[in-house]
Amino acid sequence: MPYKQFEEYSIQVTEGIKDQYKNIIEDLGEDTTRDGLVKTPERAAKAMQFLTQGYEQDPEEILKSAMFKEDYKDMVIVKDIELYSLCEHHLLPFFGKAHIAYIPNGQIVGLSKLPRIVDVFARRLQVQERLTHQILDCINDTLQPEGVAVVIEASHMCMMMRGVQKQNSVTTTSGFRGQFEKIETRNEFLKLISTSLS
Ligand SMILES: Nc1nc2c(ncn2[C@@H]2O[C@H](COP(=O)(O)OP(=O)(O)OP(=O)(O)O)[C@@H](O)[C@H]2O)c(=O)[nH]1
Ligand SMILES: [Zn+2]
Repeated sequence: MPYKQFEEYSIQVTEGIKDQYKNIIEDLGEDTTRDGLVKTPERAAKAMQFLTQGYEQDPEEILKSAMFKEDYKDMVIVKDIELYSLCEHHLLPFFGKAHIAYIPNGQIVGLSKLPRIVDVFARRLQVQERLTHQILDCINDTLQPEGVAVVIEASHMCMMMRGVQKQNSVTTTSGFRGQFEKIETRNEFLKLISTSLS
């Protein structure tokens, strides 16, 4: 969609979400005409659009925009990539860290592109398992490396603020392709992400 058309569409969507937030806030027993709440439906609509902007972005294009021929055949790890997503069951945040590794097969990728694709997939309605596999498959299909590994550790607000109300539980999900399916390569990666050099 051309940018101008996308901008107009996005404003229309904001208006629609805004009207619905106004109803929700009123159904919760609040007064949407009081000072602090007058602009809240619009703010909340824009915040929700920001948090789900990943639907409009193409993660493969992001990786392809910075792939370089390089004869480096060892493991590349970017760890502790902070992520914020929304659980698709309750629309509450889950947040934590992603750790990504790959072994190049003639091509490396610009390092910043890995956190960028984490954001593209995280800024959608998600479950942690699918988020992990989408990042993994995107790198595997686009870069076609010798191997790729993704680990995500996250805390879910829907388990902290409500429901089972467990403040300290952390969920870990992982996915491995290619060389990382071999136990020694996988263990080297897991050891490197669990140790700090400083
Ligand atoms: N597997 C998985 N489950 C998730 C994720 N985020 C939230 N959930 C879970 O989704 C489930 C939805 O279960 P339901 O029983 O339909 O919802 P609920 O009654 O609100 O469940 P409680 O949270 O146990 O009160 C809950 O167990 C949540 O903990 C996620 O990323 N992955
Ligand atoms: Zn949830």
